[in-house]
Amino acid sequence: MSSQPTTFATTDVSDAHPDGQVCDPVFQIFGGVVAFSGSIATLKVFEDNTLVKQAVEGPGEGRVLVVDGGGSTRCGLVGGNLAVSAATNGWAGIVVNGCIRDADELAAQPLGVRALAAMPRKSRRGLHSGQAGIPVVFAGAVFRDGEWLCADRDGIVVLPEAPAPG
Ligand SMILES: O=C([O-])CC(=O)C(=O)O
Repeated sequence: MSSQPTTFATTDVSDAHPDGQVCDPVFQIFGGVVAFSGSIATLKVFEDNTLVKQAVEGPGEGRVLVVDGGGSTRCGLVGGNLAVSAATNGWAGIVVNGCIRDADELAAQPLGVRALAAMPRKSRRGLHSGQAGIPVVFAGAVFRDGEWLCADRDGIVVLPEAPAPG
């Protein structure tokens, strides 16, 4: 990636956009990048990370992959290999309503990651159970494909579109 992404403070974004969505503070910070933002790409899955793998192996174009894993804490939907793919393919970050694994490997990647927790058990593959691009609802927010998300140490804010620079 040649251009440096603009960084935003979620507090400033929230102050400037009082109608914006602010996620409930249920996420832990993983990944080697704490503050990230980008256009949202959604996935809805349940204990099967086939679609997550497929998404991160495609072009990220600075987007944030928002994975509604149904809040399951029984397995990790994103691990070290998927994090490497996501970072390599230009994803800015991944937000998981569920768990990750390989936390140390995620911390070594230039990628933002939020998830409910870390969990060693792997997920399944190939159940053909997920959906891409549909609105997903968790942490008190609705995440829609093409809307905009920013995250930092304070939390996660979602707006219909990226704020004007400056
Ligand atoms: O492959 C998986 O299912 C998740 C994982 O452990 C990785 O990404 O390395």
